[in-house]
Amino acid sequence: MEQSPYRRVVVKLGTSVLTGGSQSLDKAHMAELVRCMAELHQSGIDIIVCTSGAIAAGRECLDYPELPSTMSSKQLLAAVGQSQLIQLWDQLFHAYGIHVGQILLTREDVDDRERFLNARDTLDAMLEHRVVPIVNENDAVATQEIKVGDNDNLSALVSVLAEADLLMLLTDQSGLFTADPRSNPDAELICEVKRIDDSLRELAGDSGTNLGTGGMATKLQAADVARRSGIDVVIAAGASAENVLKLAGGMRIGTHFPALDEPSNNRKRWILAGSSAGGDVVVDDGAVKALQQTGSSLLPKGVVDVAGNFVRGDTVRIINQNGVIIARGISRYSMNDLKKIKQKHSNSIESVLGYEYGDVVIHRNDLILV
Ligand SMILES: Nc1ncnc2c1ncn2[C@@H]1O[C@H](COP(=O)(O)OP(=O)(O)O)[C@@H](O)[C@H]1O
Ligand SMILES: N[C@@H](CCC(=O)OP(=O)(O)O)C(=O)O
Repeated sequence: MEQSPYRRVVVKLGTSVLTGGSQSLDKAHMAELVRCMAELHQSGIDIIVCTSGAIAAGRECLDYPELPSTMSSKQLLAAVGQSQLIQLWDQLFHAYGIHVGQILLTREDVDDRERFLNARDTLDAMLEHRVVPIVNENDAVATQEIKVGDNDNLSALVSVLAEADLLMLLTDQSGLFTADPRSNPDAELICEVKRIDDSLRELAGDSGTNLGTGGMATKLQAADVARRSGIDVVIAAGASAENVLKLAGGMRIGTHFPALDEPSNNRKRWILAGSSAGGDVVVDDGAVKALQQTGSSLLPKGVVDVAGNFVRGDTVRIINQNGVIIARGISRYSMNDLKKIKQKHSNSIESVLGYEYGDVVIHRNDLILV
C-alpha cells in the first residue's frame, strides 16, 4: 500500500456491498474486506467500520419470514441480525488478531452534548487500545423520531464524532453518476464534487433496491456534513475490497468530495457559535499562562472556582481571577463534579468522584481563546 495521507478512516459498508445484491450476507466478500481493513489497521491507521446489513442478516437468520412492513418487523429483524452481524465481524477480524467492539447509536446519542461526549470518549478509548469499533444504528430500539434513519448520515456523524480524516462510502456503484446507472446506462461517473447544490442533488436518486436505504441522496447529505467538518469523503465501489487500500492510499477512484476546512478551525467555530455559556470556570494565573502561552488543556488543578449551572458537554466561559474572560470551551465535567475536583491533581479525579472522564477539564481541541 502507498503511504497513506490519512490517520483515521471511517469505512461505511452498505447492505448492497455486504450482500452483493443477494438476500444474504456475502461472507467471503466480508472476509476480503476485513483482510484489507486489517492491513490498514496494521499499518497504524485507525479504522472504524460503519456497517449496515443487520436487517438483511436477520431476514436470512429467520429464513425469510413473511412480515408486515412495519417498524416492529424491522426492529425484530435488526435485533436478530445485529448479533449475527457483530459475531461475523468479530470472527473475521479475530483471524488477524484484531479485537472489535460494538457501538449502536441513535440520533439522540449525537444530538445531546453529554451523550455526544460519552460516545466520543468510548470511540477514543477503543481506538487508543487498537480495538476496531463496529458501528450501526440501534435499529432494534430506535423509533422514527430518534433515528438517524440511514447509515450514510450515521457514518458522517461518526466521522465527525471520531474526528476522522477520511470517510469511505462503499456501495454497489463505482461512485456518483450523472443519473442512476440502473435506469440510465449512459450515465457518467462524476470524479470530483466541489459544491453540493440543488442541481447535484437532483442527480442523486433513491436506492435502486429494496435492501438499501436512501441511495445516493443520503450519501450526498453525508458527504456534505463530513466535508464541512474537514473530512475528505469518497463514494466508491465496495465490490473490490482492494479499493479500501487504494482509497486510503489517496488514489483517485470513485467520486471525491474534498474536505472544506481544517477540522480544528471548524470545530472551534462550532464552539464559538455554540449556545451561550452555561457557566463560568475561574482559573488561576498558572492556568491562564498555560492556556494562552503554551496552548495547553485546562486541568482541574488550575480551576479555583465555578459559577452558573452547567452539565458535562456544555460550553463554559473561562475567566481569570479578575473576572476577565480569556477563553470559551466545552467542559468534560459538570459543575457539580468540578466543584469537587477543583484544585486537585488529575490523578485523584477518580478517587474523588468515583469515576473519571479523563485528565482534563477542557481539552485544548475544545477550547478557543478570546
Ligand atoms: N446518480 C446516481 N449515481 C449512482 N447511483 C445512484 C444514483 N442515483 C441513485 N442511485 C442508486 O443508489 C444505489 C446505492 O444506494 P443504496 O442502495 O442505498 O446502497 P447502500 O446499501 O450501499 O447504501 C445504487 O444502486 C443506485 O441504484
Ligand atoms: N441499519 C440498517 C441499515 C440502514 C442503511 O442505511 O442501509 P444502507 O443504505 O444499505 O447503508 C441495517 O443494519 O440493516
